[in-house]
Amino acid sequence: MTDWTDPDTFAQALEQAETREKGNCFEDFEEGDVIEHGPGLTLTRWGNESWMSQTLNHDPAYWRSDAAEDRGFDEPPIHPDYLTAATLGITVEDLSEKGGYFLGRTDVRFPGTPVYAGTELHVESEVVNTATSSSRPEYGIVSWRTRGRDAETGEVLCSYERTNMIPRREPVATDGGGAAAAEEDGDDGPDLPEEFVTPEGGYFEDFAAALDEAEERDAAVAYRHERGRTQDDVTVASLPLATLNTAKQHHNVDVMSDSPSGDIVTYGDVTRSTALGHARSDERTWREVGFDDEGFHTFVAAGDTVYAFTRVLETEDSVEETSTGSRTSSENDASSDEAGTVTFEHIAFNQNDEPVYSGTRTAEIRKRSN
Ligand SMILES: C/C(=C\C(=O)O)C(=O)SCCNC(=O)CCNC(=O)[C@H](O)C(C)(C)COP(=O)(O)OP(=O)(O)OC[C@H]1O[C@@H](n2cnc3c(N)ncnc32)[C@H](O)[C@@H]1OP(=O)(O)O
Repeated sequence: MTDWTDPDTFAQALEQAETREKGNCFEDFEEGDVIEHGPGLTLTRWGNESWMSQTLNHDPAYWRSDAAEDRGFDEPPIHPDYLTAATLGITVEDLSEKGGYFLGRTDVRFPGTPVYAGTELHVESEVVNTATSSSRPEYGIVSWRTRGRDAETGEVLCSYERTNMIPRREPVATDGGGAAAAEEDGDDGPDLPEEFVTPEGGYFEDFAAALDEAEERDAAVAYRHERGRTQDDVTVASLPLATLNTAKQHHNVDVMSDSPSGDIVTYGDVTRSTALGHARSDERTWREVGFDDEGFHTFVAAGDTVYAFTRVLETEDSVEETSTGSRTSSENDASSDEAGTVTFEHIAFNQNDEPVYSGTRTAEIRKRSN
């Protein structure tokens, strides 16, 4: 009788066996398709606290009842970062487990927040675009609109549009993208303002004053944050798995040793939350509003350190400073008179000063005067 565990026999058996594959290829996605994701998870204090602590996000309103109440929450809520990461994690099995690169995301919004622990998450995605990659014939580029809902009420809690490179079953002929890329390379050197202004503090008024100071000059409000977080087993593998993210990029060293990174890489949402944690440690965040134009520029692997750089783009005060105290009617109105709205660009970078993530963030920042 054949012993199937004899190493030579087993090697032969593996060669003959078909692999029960996971995930979908580019050809499986068609514009308009709606995918209901089977997995779901309950948003717990544990999940939230693991994510937020490991990414250095220490806003007390998400940790302590008194601070939460002071911010207008019933209790410490689920943080929008963890909500976003959990919403995306659940989609990976259907959308990108085949080995796509997470290229970017935009229009990240939280219409149903605050969300409290115990909420069960149900996620669906719609294919909004499929495109050929001119530079990588073995991949296609797919965008999805994803919505994370409260499974009980159907209310949308988190919504965004995300773009990945997805492996094709059959490579296509392309122009290689090289000529266009080479043409764009006309190098006039970096075009940066002469002066960088750093806000004096982390309140809304500090950001507004710094922008005022920069306005009449060749200056930007831009600064780096001191903290860095070196990627380890927890950030690279544990955090994505805790969101049900099954991308092999994060937990299968065997497969990834044969990939461009040569190793498992950090979940994009961990990189992003870490950079945002550094930025938030230098501001008085009131609420998160949304994120746009997020991009992941290069891989982050175990041993890499994630730092952050911030540029302040805009501030908007929804309350007239004159005697009436009346509110203006902009879409950027803060949810409370105690805060004003600030738009930032955050850039995460590694120990070699290479950008790894960038995105714009709109957040309400507490006012000093209240
Ligand atoms: C959850 C998850 C995985 C998952 O989901 O399961 C993860 O967390 S995984 C970790 C986080 N992730 C990364 O670690 C990726 C880091 N990154 C890179 O390593 C490089 O970026 C690259 C190797 C992927 C590409 O490198 P690159 O080839 O030099 O990059 P580019 O030439 O800029 O882009 C190539 C083509 O993508 C088009 N393109 C780019 N961005 C967008 C966008 N936002 N929307 C629409 N199209 C876009 C571009 O237009 C070009 O199109 P063409 O092929 O047609 O020219």
